[in-house]
Amino acid sequence: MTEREKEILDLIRRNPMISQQDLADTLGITRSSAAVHITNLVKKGFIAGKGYILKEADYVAVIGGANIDIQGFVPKPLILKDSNPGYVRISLGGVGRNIAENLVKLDIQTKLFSAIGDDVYGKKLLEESRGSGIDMDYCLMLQNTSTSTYLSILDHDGDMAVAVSHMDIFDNFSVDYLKSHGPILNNAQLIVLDTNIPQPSIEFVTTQFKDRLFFLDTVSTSKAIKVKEIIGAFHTIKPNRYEAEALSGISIDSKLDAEKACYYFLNKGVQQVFISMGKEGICYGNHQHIRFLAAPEAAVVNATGAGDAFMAGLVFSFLQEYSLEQSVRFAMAASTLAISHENTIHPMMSVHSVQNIMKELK
Ligand SMILES: Nc1ncnc2c1ncn2[C@@H]1O[C@H](COP(=O)(O)OP(=O)(O)OP(=O)(O)O)[C@@H](O)[C@H]1O
Ligand SMILES: O=c1[nH]cc([C@@H]2O[C@H](CO)[C@@H](O)[C@H]2O)c(=O)[nH]1
Repeated sequence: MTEREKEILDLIRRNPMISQQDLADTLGITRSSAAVHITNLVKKGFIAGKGYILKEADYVAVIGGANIDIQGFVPKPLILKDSNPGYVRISLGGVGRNIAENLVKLDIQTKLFSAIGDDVYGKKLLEESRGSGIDMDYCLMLQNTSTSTYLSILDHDGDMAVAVSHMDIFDNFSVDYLKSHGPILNNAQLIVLDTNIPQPSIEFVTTQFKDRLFFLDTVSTSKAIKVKEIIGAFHTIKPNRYEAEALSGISIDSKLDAEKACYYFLNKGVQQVFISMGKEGICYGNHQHIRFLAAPEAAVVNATGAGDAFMAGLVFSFLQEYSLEQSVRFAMAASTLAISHENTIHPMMSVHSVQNIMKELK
C-alpha cells in the first residue's frame, strides 16, 4: 500500500461515508485521483465494497432480542396462586443476545443487531454486553422507550414453569434500520436470526441477503409462527418440541413424531434440523439421515438458555466444518454446560470446557 493509499484508508476508517470530493479536498488532490486510489484499494482488498466498508476479520451477525431477565427460583415445588419463598435474580437475556454472548465465549467475533431503550436497563445491557465482547455498535438505541424485559418463574427442578415477555420495543425494529446496515450484514460469515423481530424484518433479511446462510432460533410457540411460511429459507433451525409442533402442525409425543417433523422441515428446504426435547435430548437430521441423541443425566440449576447455548454450539460447529454428528454433540455439550449454572450464560463457557463435556457424551 502506498503512503497516499494509507492516508485515504485512514480517512475512510474515521468516516466510512466520506465523499471522494471531501477526500480529495482534505488531501489536496483532485477528485479523479482520489477515485483512482479508491479503485486500487478495492483491487488490493482493503475496501470490501460500496460505501467503503473496510475488510475486517470474519464475524457472525446475530439479529434478535436483548432483554433484562428477572427470574424467580424456588427450592420446593411451586404452589400456584400463592407467594413462594425463594430468590430473584436479574441478569442479561434475550435469545439473540444470549447466542451472541455464547459465540463470543467460543471465540467467534459477533455483531448484535437488536433494540435497546435509553433507560437504566438499556445502559446496563449495552455496557455489560460490550464488556463481554459482543460488538454492540449496530444496536438500535431508542429514546423514551423501555428496554424489553422477560419475567420467568422456574420450578424447583430448574425448568421454566411460566414466563411473560414484554418486548414491545421490537415493533421499532424496522426494515429501514436493517437496510441502513446492509453492507455489514452482507459481509457476515452467516446470519443468526431469532423470531423476536417483526415478521417483515425477518422476511427482508432472508430475501435481501440471500447469498448468506441463515440459522434460526424460533424463541417460543407464539413467535415461531412468524416464519411458518418461509421456513425453507433457513439453512439450520433449532425449534424445541413445542415450536416444531406449531411450525409443522405435527404433534410430537414420541421420537417417531419428532422424526416426522424433521422430514417436514427438510422437505421444505431446510438443510439441518435440530428439534430439542429438553432432558430427553435432540432429534436431528439433514438430507442424508435423521437420528436421535439422548441428553446426558444432568444436575439442572437453571434450564433457561439451554437452547441458546445449543444454537451457539451449532454455529461454532458449522464454522469449524464439523460433521452433523460432531455438531450435535458439540451443541449438546454446550447446553449441558449452560444448565449447570444459575446464570443463563455459563461464565466458564469456552471451546475447551465444551470439548471436555463432549468427551463424556455417549
Ligand atoms: N433437564 C435437562 N436435562 C438434561 N439436558 C437438558 C435439560 N434441559 C435441556 N437440556 C439440554 O439442552 C438442550 C436444549 O434444551 P431445550 O429443549 O429445553 O431448549 P429450549 O426450549 O430452546 O431452551 P431455552 O428456550 O430455555 O433456551 C436439550 O436438547 C438438552 O441437550
Ligand atoms: O419472547 C421471548 N421470550 C424469552 C426470551 C429470552 O429467552 C432466553 C432464554 O432462552 C431468556 O434470556 C429470555 O430473555 C426472548 O428473547 N423472547
